[in-house]
Order: sequence, then C-alpha cells, then structure tokens
Amino acid sequence: MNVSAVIVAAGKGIRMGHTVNKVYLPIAGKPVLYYSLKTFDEIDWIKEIVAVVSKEEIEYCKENVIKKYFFKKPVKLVEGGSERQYSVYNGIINTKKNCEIIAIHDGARPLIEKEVVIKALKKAYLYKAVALGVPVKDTIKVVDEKNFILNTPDRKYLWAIQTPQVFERNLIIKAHQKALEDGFLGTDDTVLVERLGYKVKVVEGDYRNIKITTPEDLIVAEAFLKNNVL
Ligand SMILES: Nc1ccn([C@@H]2O[C@H](COP(=O)(O)OP(=O)(O)OP(=O)(O)O)[C@@H](O)[C@H]2O)c(=O)n1
Ligand SMILES: C[C@](O)(CO)[C@H](O)COP(=O)(O)O
Repeated sequence: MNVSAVIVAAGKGIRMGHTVNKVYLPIAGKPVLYYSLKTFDEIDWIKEIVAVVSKEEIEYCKENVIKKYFFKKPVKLVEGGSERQYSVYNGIINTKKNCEIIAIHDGARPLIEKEVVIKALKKAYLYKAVALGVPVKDTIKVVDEKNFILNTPDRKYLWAIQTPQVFERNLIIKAHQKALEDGFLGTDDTVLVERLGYKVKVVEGDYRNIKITTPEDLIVAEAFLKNNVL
C-alpha cells in the first residue's frame, strides 16, 4: 500500500482555554502531537507524513516536536488555514501525487492505536472512503433554538465519528475542491465526500481515541497512558 498521512494541528485550541495550542501541551511528559505522529510513523504502509501547523508555530513545532523526538519518516510541515477544512485541504494537496490513499487525522487525537489505523486502511482499499466511529452511548436529542426537544433519533443508527478518515487521494481532493467552490464548510472530511454522492463506510474505532478538546480530556488521556492500555 502507498499511503500518505495528513495530521492536522493548526487549530487554536480555544476550548482548552490555555495560552499554548493544545497539541503542544504535555501528556505524560510529551506533547499531544508527538503521540499522534508516532502512531503513523510506525505503520509501514504509510510512506509519508504531512503535518499541518499554523504559520506562527512552524518553528516551535520543528524544535519542540519534530527535532526533539525520533521519527523514522521525515515529517513535512505545511501551513494551516483559518478552519480545519482549509488546513486539511492544504495538507492533502501537499501529499505526493503517487500516493493512492490519504489518511487524515486530528493531531488532537493522540490515543489512536496502530491496529485501528491499519483496520481503517484495509477498509479504505475496499470502500474508497471510510471513517472510524463508535456507537453513541448516550441518547441523542435534536433540540430547537430554545432547547426544546424536537425529536429523538433511534440510537442504533447513531455513531460518533472520529479520525483517521481515509480516502482515495483523487476522491478526497475532488470533494474538498467542490466544497471550496460551493462555499461549503463541514466539521469533518466525510461530509464533503457524502456531498458528491459517494457512500462512506464507518469502521468501528475505539472509545479511547478521544479528541483532546477541554482540560479534563488531558486527565483522561494521561490516565489511559499511565494504565498502559495503549
Ligand atoms: N484551523 C484549524 C482548526 C483545527 N485544526 C486541527 O483540527 C483538529 C480538530 O480540531 P479541534 O479539536 O476543533 O481543534 P481546535 O480548532 O484547535 O480547537 P478549538 O475549536 O477549541 O479552538 C485539531 O487537531 C486542530 O489542531 C487545524 O488544523 N486547523
Ligand atoms: C473531524 C472530527 O474530529 C470528527 O469527530 C471532528 O468533527 C472535528 O471537529 P471540531 O469542530 O474541529 O472539534
């Protein structure tokens, strides 16, 4: 397999409420982004890693993550955009043209496991577009603007979607370009492919593959790491 990984880390981490971008905050002594990169670095099918970082943090990332920790593969740093979708787009167009498959992952999901990524890559060869996800555990309500419940979707059809999301290179570039043309902004990458009329397969992920978003997520992530469950 010839796979490129695009790891997006150019957000601001506003919900974390910290002065430092959350992807550089430590978990068990190492930056969040280190763990996300490491998993992809260890997978042989992945031939290149493109990390998307904000312009002001390129030097910081080089010094404090890329040079400081040993990665087997070179990590190409490219600039992010004002929205996650624009950061992803800049990442995917900077992958090598000969890669067949692109795995897009949030730098803010450090607990992703190698075996889970490999499962998603295998399925991507079959289905062309896949996303990891887990069945939701809570009951989900649709509410109106005043928080009155409008309806209760049947939980057996509801999955919380994670990353990596894995696609054929041409398909995901086409989906992003169409979204750009239409001024459509999605909260993940599969929605852009859905808009083209393609079926996207959800592959069962891992409840531990949390996105570091608010301060308590750092505590949970550290607990998982310290309990040696990864
Ligand atoms: N303009 C952006 C926004 C987000 N991301 C990345 O997309 C992932 C998921 O986004 P999210 O958790 O929303 O991160 P932030 O945008 O940093 O968080 P917040 O919304 O709290 O500011 C993160 O790895 C983040 O760095 C990015 O590369 N470029
Ligand atoms: C892509 C994602 O991680 C899938 O769950 C998520 O949608 C990112 O959302 P955010 O708005 O950037 O937190």
